[in-house]
Amino acid sequence: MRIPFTKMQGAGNDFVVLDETQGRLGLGAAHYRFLGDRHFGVGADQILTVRPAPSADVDFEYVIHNADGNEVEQCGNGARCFARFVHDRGLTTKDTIRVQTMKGVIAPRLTADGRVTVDMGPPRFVLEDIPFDGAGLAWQPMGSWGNWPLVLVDSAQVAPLLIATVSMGNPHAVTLVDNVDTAPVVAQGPQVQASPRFPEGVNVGFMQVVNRSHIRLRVFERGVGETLACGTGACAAVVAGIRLGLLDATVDVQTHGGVLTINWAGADAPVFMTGPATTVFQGEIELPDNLTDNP
Ligand SMILES: N[C@@H](CCC[C@H](N)C(=O)O)C(=O)O
Repeated sequence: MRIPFTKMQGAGNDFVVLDETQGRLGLGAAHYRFLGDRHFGVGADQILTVRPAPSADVDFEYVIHNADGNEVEQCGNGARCFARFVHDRGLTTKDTIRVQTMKGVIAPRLTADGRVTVDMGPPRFVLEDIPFDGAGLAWQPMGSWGNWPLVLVDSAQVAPLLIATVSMGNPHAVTLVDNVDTAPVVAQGPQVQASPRFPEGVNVGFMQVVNRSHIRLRVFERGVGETLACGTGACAAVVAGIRLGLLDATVDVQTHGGVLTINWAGADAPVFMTGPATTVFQGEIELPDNLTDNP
């Protein structure tokens, strides 16, 4: 089967975008893995699928698969690319687009400067919502919030890693580091992910606070590995930093792939994320017949 696709990126977090507004392509996990494969497929961190609105109060549905083929709840950089995609293809003339995701409705808005601002909804801290099992851990207060001392799986380190846990629809753990350039992202990211305290896995953010309105961030993503940027990771890190008393309401997040601006007024307010969304190229790809969902 031959299918059309669009390759996009937002702050270097890259996507294969598929249009299912006229009908389902009938893809499974193996197809998504193939499309995300940088050697045999197109190559992407996530595969985004655009579908018709499932109800009258939204404009579209947007489905996200990680490069490992698993469907996930939310993707911030993808939301900006989704908005650019439906607008540039003439699928809508609206500047603000309401879209159904697995974990609720979000609303990207195309701005006059060419960037996209997304209302990502409010962050969630209830442990069952993340989900995170904190049973038996001595929560360590800091600012108006606190950190969990997480014992890393397969780690030689003596002291537990202090993490803040946040859900942006998808699960995030954020830890403070002195310098993201030397932070053990690739070593500790998988160790945090291996913790049975995250039954649905977790995205792991390493945050360096430069000042109250500027952080540097690297994220080891669930189902992918380290990416050049993670939109929900940027939201989670800023929310964590604000609650820990380290950051103001508006923060520029420097990632390896670009800058995202995050704003959060606190409590039940939604998190707003602003950043770029770019089409890289379009094409068609032949999907091999022998792909199996049981590799
Ligand atoms: N890159 C994304 C997040 C994609 C999903 C994530 N890997 C997960 O498994 O939750 C973003 O920009 O938010």
